[in-house]
Amino acid sequence: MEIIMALILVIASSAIFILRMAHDQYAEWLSKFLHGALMCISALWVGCFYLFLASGDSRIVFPFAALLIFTALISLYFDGRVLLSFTLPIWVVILICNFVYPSELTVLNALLYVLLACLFESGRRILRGWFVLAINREQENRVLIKQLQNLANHDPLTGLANRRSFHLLLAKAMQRHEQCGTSVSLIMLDVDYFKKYNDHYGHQAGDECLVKIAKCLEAATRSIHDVAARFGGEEFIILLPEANQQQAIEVAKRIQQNIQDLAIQHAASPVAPYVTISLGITNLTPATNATRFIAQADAALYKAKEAGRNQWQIFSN
Ligand SMILES: Nc1nc2c(ncn2[C@@H]2O[C@H](COP(=O)(O)OP(=O)(O)OP(=O)(O)O)[C@@H](O)[C@H]2O)c(=O)[nH]1
Repeated sequence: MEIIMALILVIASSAIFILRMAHDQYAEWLSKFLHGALMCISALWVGCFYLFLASGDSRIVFPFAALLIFTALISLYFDGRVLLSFTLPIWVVILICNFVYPSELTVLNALLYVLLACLFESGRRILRGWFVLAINREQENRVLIKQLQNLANHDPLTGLANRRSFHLLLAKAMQRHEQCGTSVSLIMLDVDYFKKYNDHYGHQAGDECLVKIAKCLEAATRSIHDVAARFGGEEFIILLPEANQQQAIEVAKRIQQNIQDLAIQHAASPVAPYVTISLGITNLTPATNATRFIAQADAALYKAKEAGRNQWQIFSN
């Protein structure tokens, strides 16, 4: 009996050790090894029961087997075949025990055997169902959280960052500026005579135009820290957290060039026969808060509009 128990311990601990150390948890050899190990352990338990029976105390076999089987149900429920490879030899021993060593309890034991088998399988299915449900819910929740985060931070039409997300990123950039003294620039831009564009080509065409402009803005920003956001209707803002004034001017020029290359027809514009934009550029100076910083970019944009649109201007006091 001691030798059998020692063997059970050795096989069980080596199985756990190999499972933990294996590189590929889903390798086919691992599954075969697990089946083999479980069969061996199960056969050793059968040997134990034989020794109990041989010692003349057959009453201990049934409750002991039931205990083992329910333990297996809890730990091996995830795979029907694995569970069966461990429990089948034990079931067979109980059956033999009931019919080879008949007692006055034989019929009752046989009934209990059937009941136990039914409970066993339904328990396994319930556990597995809960497990699958929990995993599915977890995956659904992850997808939902991603969608919610996306909705909370992005503009649904253009896919750019929305105003809320822009403010959060601006606060972070300003904090970094305070701590490390890095340059921060803003470019605010507005589509020239966009109302006339909508009136002339329709709202749907207006939407398409905004989407194209948004793509141009994304293409014009190069650093991964730069953020192009939709600030309002046809107003966009670009946060350049590591750009000085000269670098911001270069980005503004690239944006203008990209939009010019698009050559979106704008027959109703008094400025040009295609869609143009006006841009305001500003650089963060010490003791400027976020509201004032944005207002400076807006003032520069206003200056560009006043100067005849289709151009960029730098904020000056
Ligand atoms: N198609 C479309 N139009 C929008 C959207 N959001 C705002 N607009 C339109 O953008 C236009 C903005 O008009 P204004 O503020 O007068 O600006 P503007 O006509 O561009 O004039 P300036 O900025 O002075 O050159 C309005 O007609 C809005 O209806 C949108 O999501 N889609």
